[in-house]
Amino acid sequence: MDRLEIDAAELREIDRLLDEAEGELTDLDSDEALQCATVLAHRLPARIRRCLNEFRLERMSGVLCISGYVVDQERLGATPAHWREREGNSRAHREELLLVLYGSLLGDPIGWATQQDGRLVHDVVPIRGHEHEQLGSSSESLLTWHTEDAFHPLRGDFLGFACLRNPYAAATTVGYVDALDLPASVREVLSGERFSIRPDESHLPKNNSQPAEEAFERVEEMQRSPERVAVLFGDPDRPYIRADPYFMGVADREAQAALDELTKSMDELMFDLRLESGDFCFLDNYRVVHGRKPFTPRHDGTDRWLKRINVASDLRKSRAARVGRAIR
Ligand SMILES: O=C(O)CCC(=O)C(=O)O
Ligand SMILES: [Fe+2]
Repeated sequence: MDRLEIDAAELREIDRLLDEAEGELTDLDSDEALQCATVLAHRLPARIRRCLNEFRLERMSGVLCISGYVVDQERLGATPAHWREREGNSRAHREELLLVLYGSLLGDPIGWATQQDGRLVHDVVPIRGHEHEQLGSSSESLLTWHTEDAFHPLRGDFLGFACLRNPYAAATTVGYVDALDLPASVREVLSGERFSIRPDESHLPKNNSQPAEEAFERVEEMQRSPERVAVLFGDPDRPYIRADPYFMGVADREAQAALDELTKSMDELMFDLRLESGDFCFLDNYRVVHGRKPFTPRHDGTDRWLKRINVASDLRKSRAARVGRAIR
């Protein structure tokens, strides 16, 4: 993985930019805010811009952690018990902004009409009752490795996390597709359209407050009859990955054996990433998979708290499926 440690002068530059941006970008869910963010991002410190650009161009490992930002814990107050628990702007609006600014250098941040009520920036916090789900809000069970929103053809190219706090050092897990050493015959099977990936539960009406009906119907359709897709795709010598074994089906026994082999190999490769307060971590959603190890939530306002965004490299692909920046 790659790490960029911001220095004191860069931190001052970022703080000044955020002071200004806070006034301009009051509602991050508006289209205007995103137009503005793209331009403001050009004023981030040069070293950070160069680094994110290299990351975007796949000249880095596929995991980039920008650390050194200082989170004002007092301003934040208690970790919310649920992502829904929020009136107006988040108390971490400044960190949301910075996440969007960084993300804007990789592409265009997008949201889902069917996830967290269509918000652009998500909260990842442990939610009571979700302990054993396969959701970002789970805690006590392993969140198995996956490509983010693997079921969707318009899933983000990059995924970004801003860690506000992680007092018990819960571990995100990450694995590189480049590090897989699978026999050619297995790779070939994985490259065929012999797999299906069902939507994860974060896109279901029960995990949203105001179901945007048409959008949920589309997700339901993907649930009922998922299309057949390949797990490995792109350059056969250095393929991209699209997988979420927990939610996958297969066309035949050979495909099952290949998927089992991939799962086993990736399980062995996964490594821990214990995000710390002030870490802004970007994952290449085509080249790495991620998950999270179990942890014990406290539910007392001091729990781990991440902000999350999805970033698309090419908005044109989602034109027919978008209203503003939300894919429906
Ligand atoms: O909590 C984490 O470290 C990762 C959870 C996750 O997979 C996600 O939010 O997409
Ligand atoms: Fe995820």
